[in-house]
Amino acid sequence: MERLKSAVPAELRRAVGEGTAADLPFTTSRLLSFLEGLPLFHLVIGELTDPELALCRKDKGRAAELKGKGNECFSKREFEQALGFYSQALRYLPISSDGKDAGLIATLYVNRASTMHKLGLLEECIRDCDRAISVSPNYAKAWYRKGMVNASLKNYKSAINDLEVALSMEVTSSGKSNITQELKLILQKHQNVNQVGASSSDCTDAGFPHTVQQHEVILECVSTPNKGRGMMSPNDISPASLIHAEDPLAAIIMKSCRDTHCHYCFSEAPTDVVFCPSCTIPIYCSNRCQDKAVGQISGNQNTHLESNKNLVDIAKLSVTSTRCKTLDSKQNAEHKHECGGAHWSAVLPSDIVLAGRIMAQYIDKQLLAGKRSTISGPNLDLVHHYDQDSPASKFESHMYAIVLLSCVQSYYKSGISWAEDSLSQLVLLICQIKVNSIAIVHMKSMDGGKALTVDKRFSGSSGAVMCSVEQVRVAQAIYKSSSFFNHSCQPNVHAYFHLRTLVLRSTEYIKAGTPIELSYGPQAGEIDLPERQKSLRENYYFSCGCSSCSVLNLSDLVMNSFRCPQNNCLGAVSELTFNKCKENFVRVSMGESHVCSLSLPDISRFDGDMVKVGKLFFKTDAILNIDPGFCLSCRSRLDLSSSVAMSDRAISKINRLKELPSLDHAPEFLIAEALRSLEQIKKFRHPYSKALAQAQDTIAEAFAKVGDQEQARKHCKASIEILEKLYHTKHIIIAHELIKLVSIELSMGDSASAAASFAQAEAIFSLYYGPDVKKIFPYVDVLRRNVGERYIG
Ligand SMILES: C[S@@+](CC[C@H](N)C(=O)[O-])C[C@H]1O[C@@H](n2cnc3c(N)ncnc32)[C@H](O)[C@@H]1O
Repeated sequence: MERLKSAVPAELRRAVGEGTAADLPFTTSRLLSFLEGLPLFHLVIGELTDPELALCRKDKGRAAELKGKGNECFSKREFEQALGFYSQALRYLPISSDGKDAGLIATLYVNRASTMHKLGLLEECIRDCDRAISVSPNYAKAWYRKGMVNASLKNYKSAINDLEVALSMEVTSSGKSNITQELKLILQKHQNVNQVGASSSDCTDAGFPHTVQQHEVILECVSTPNKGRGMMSPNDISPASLIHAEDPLAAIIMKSCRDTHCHYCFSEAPTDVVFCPSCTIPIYCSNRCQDKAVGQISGNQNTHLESNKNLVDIAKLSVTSTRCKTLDSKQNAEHKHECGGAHWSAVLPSDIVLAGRIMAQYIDKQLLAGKRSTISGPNLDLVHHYDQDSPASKFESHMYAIVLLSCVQSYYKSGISWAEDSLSQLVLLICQIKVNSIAIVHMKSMDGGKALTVDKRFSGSSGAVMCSVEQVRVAQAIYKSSSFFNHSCQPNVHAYFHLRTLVLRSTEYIKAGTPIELSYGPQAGEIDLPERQKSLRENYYFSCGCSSCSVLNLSDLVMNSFRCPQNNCLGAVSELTFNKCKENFVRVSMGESHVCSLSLPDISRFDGDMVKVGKLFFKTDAILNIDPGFCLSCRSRLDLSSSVAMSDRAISKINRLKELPSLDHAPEFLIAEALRSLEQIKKFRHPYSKALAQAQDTIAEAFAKVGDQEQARKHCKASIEILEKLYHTKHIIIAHELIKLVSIELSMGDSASAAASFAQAEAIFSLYYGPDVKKIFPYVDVLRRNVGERYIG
């Protein structure tokens, strides 16, 4: 791509970079005619679309080689390694639609199933047996393995069915006698237990998709004064209401998660992953996700099943690939058009592949509607900021649009004629993706509670739970309707994800007609005003006009501020400059650059702290300038640079605790030094500053780990008190901190306090996640049981 870009003459690059959205038909066609005359361009497109050149192509020889390595490891009882090789073999094995290699596929699934049986992965093993049976229903070994695993799971009735089918299919006499023996043993066990057999099913599939409760909030897209269109409701909305739930128009996995997460639902991939039948890139957690992403896999599967209908009936077969077929699978097949071993989707940036997916979806719809001629690009009617883009970025969007259209055209081959504006539309689509796409974030503990750790010593006698919540950015997606929600740094709606579904829930009472706004990332309390403005300008091309960025608030005054040198003054000393040019209006700047203008808050709704922190704003009507380093309450002067240096030094000493490989054995001298540094921070930083909250939190964690729970509680509470000032008492960040406090109180044996802290945390979780909290934070349930047992006990 870089070679191609540098082949474009400077004059043409400049013309493209200086053009506006209105010039797109001209700039795109000029660049296209130049590239079409360039051999290098055809070479690049050839490399990107020729399956023979693609690194991600299937390779039967490699699959056979990997299978051999798997067998070798299996025979040496190196099961973990064998599992890896079998999975890799399945990744490389081509799956032809005529069922030519069905035998090899089935063998690989059964080999992987046997390995997983050895490793105790029983559910996964059954799923692989089902997969083998779905491609080769007469395969005795698959039925046998499934029967044996069902027996291990004590599903004796199913096990007997499976082994009877295996027996009827087995051709060798030694095989038959082996199955007969096993069958006898299982029949005996069945008689003893008299258990009703329950056939195991593809549990990953069964739980899909998450159903979100119906919501009845009426939403309207309206025009707003400074933010374009926005959302509101004509009705009042109570807190914790489900506002909106939506599946993406298109989504793409992050490169960092390609080998660890399902490329369709984005959950953590299980051991028995399945692969794309046509290329080696995507992995899926289940046949259902594979089917959704790729479309129908193998035309022969149903035929196999039909011809063996009796046997299938005998065993009450639950085969995922047939069960999961859905009517809309063709339309939703967002990976399908990239397949066939083509290379482009593996190498182009995610945003561009996302544009390709939306484009392909649009073309499929047009073709389905019988429209073959003059296909243009999709016009999503979403906002874009093309004219504000830098010249380099405009040129890049042009280049990618041309390359992408050529790749998509190569998939659809002939028979479609493209409208003249298709390239311009594609450039705009790329820009719309920049402004409107959302990162799908999963909580690590959402994936089966893997982040849940029980620390014996920390947890006290009956095991309280220490939980660490890690957010993982798993994918990037476009949600069409959700794109009309504007941003606020103090949102009244919380956004989270169920697999690929975006869910929005109100976190406060929203009066009819009030803008309903979510956060695109930056939030008041988390980062300060200049940083929020910068981040939103750079990432979304707008100057934020939300309530937190247009009205002076406590959080922004104190977050990064210093302590007034006067002992009894709570005034904040800031690094910003404030100019109060007229009553109720303050200009904020940082150095030479203007940050924004703020109005003063309604005096009747004052938080008492606000006056103490910035008395000057409210005291006088006069024009007033407050320079950096002067107290906002009493105008005392602070030597800002030495305060910055001293507090930074103290912060870095405390952070040494975090750099230890484990806090479990934090040396005493380091903790003593951290406590001295904490006193320094208190001396220089404002009592409500973020730096102080973080220092308290780090020290609390260190004390908790070395077993001094009394001190841990003291510092944890101090941190929460500050965070309540910076955010608000019902912010989700407070709930996460309270969970830490609950763990500490449980280890101290103070069940009553733990129960009270837990109730406070749970109320916040319910506000933000409603009934979904159980799915997203499984540890909350565990902790509730723990707290309940101890409190009652
Ligand atoms: C995802 S769109 C939201 C819907 C958009 N207002 C529309 O008319 O389609 C994001 C764009 O909306 C505008 N916007 C959203 N939140 C804003 C805010 N707090 N202040 C100013 N503009 C905002 C910006 O133009 C931003 O690039």
